[in-house]
Amino acid sequence: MTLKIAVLPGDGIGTEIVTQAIAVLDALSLPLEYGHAPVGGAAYEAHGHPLPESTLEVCRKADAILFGAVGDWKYDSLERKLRPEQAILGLRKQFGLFANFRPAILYPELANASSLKPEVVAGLDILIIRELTGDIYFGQPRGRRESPDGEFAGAPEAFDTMRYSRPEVERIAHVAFGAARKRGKRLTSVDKANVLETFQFWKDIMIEVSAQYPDVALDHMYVDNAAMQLVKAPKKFDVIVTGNMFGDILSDEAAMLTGSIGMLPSASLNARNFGLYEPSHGSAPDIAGKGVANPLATILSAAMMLRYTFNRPDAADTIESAVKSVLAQGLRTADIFEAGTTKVGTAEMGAAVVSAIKAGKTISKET
Ligand SMILES: NC(=O)c1ccc[n+]([C@@H]2O[C@H](COP(=O)([O-])OP(=O)(O)OC[C@H]3O[C@@H](n4cnc5c(N)ncnc54)[C@H](O)[C@@H]3O)[C@@H](O)[C@H]2O)c1
Ligand SMILES: CC(C)[C@H](C(=O)O)[C@@H](O)C(=O)O
Ligand SMILES: [Mg+2]
Repeated sequence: MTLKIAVLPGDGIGTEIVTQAIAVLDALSLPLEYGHAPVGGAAYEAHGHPLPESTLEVCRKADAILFGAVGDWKYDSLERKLRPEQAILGLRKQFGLFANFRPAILYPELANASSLKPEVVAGLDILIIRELTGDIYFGQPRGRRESPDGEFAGAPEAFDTMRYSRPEVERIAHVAFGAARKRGKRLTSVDKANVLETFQFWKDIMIEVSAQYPDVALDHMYVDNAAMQLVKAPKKFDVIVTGNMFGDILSDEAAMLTGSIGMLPSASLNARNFGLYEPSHGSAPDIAGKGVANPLATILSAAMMLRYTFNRPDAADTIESAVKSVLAQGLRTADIFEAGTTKVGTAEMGAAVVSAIKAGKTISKET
């Protein structure tokens, strides 16, 4: 059966890193078929919209989406609905991709690249599960108006709505408990129940759902404390489940523990395991076009695609082992470079992963 992948490179470093992920996928000799489409600023330039119907159609025909990144400062003055970031938000909403998996794993070779002391992060392997289609990101109403009351009545104001419905919290809770059950059986629900009604509701539902998972130990942490604990004692966490905005912030923080945001992959899944796979980072306009971006987060996202949507854990393992092997060889992009290692660019890093896959295949054929 052919596995159909919609390839949406997007903007900035998006094209550079997705090119490498495709080369890695191609090295696996699987029956893959690609449909390419512009997204974000690139789609705005080509079609006047960051997520045109033609791009959505390519995604609808696919089994999974491989996404690079979108955004550039030059689009900041566009009206919001035309800004590149609306494309990724639109894809998440349109395909119901409510469950976002962001694993933060420290490869032993990168212990010194982490912003924390090696002993604090050695062996780190945590999973952040971020609810992705609700919360203040999508709540209505939102906008600008004249302040209706209070001390500043009559003054211009802006507002967003933080909200979660019961089914939205229940379904992410089940995903998180299910994931924790397959790992260390510990789940930390991160909230702000001491201040926000939305997150007291979230916490109440987490406790309710936990009754169905007696083998998983649930605890709760306020998001401010979680941000602190992530840099104090990150290994105490196993699986974290949290809302859309807290998950956005905490996952960037967790990325640095692994050495670089260029190492953090992600999978965004809906109820039928259709997924969008993208690095957790953005389009990095500051380094775009220079050939220095780290492609490993995107390559590891492609591995997640094989594991989650295509049910090919063997192929995912092959990619992950190849990544470990290039790191063991001492190859580093600039973001994870340290003295004594070899600095390589985006294309060289991708090519090294491809070579490691091919070398691995040769070895397994010979043995
Ligand atoms: N899913 C997405 O498409 C996505 C995610 C985050 C940000 N963005 C967008 O990207 C643009 C830039 O945002 P930002 O600067 O806040 O975040 P960013 O993640 O693009 O960059 C933050 C910093 O990390 C570095 N970095 C990021 N990825 C890297 C990689 N693979 N290798 C080496 N270094 C890397 C960048 O050079 C930069 O210094 C904005 O328009 C933002 O909205 C898009
Ligand atoms: C670009 C932006 C909309 C996006 C988010 O906030 O979800 C990004 O930061 C991410 O983490 O995927
Ligand atoms: Mg983010």
